Amino acid sequence: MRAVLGHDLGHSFPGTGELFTGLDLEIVPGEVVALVGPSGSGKSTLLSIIAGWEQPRAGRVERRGIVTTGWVFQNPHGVARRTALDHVVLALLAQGGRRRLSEERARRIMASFNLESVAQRPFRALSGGEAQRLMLARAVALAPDLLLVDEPTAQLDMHTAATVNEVLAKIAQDNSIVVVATHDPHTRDACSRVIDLASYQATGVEGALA
Ligand SMILES: Nc1ncnc2c1ncn2[C@@H]1O[C@H](COP(=O)(O)OP(=O)(O)OP(=O)(O)O)[C@@H](O)[C@H]1O
Repeated sequence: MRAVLGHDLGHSFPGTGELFTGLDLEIVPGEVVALVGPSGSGKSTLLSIIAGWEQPRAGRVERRGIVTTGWVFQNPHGVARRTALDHVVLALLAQGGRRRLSEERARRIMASFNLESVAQRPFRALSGGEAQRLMLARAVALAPDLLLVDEPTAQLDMHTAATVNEVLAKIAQDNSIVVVATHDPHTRDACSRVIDLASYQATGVEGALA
């Protein structure tokens, strides 16, 4: 069974003190897990630890059955002149799909992210919300074993962010493990489970005396 397991994780950088400590995780495919906590609490750091890019200072991570990892960052990156559709089709072609079937599948995926009407538009002409939904649609097309999404609405106004949050549940896939770092309460609500880093902050002297 594919899973990410974290055992007694803790991390700090020089000068930060303990970001989190004693964190046990068990994340399996099929859910969209929100990683929340105040700014600077270590959400992006924990994504990197889950990905294996960063070694935790304490504890260990087990990545069972994970070969491919996909990322969606807060700033959507695409090829300016390529159409939105191409971005998804190319992801499917890269996995060995045939042109016509890949295009059909890409259109289906894009429809579920409310991107039908912009399929033929070049990436540079997409709005911020459309571009971010396209990044999510492409990530779904790539179907990585582990999909990490970092602050998908951070650069968007509230209305545009809402169009991204509306489709977030669609990134849950049968075989992918999905983790979304966010401080947007609406993004958090759109996820199926929440891990709050505030619950894993080390108890300082003030905390112990409170
Ligand atoms: N490579 C690094 N070296 C030193 N300090 C770092 C490094 N990476 C992150 N930090 C610090 O660790 C803390 C946690 O950073 P991180 O980006 O994980 O927090 P976050 O919860 O994702 O924050 P935000 O919500 O503001 O994006 C911050 O104080 C940050 O400055």
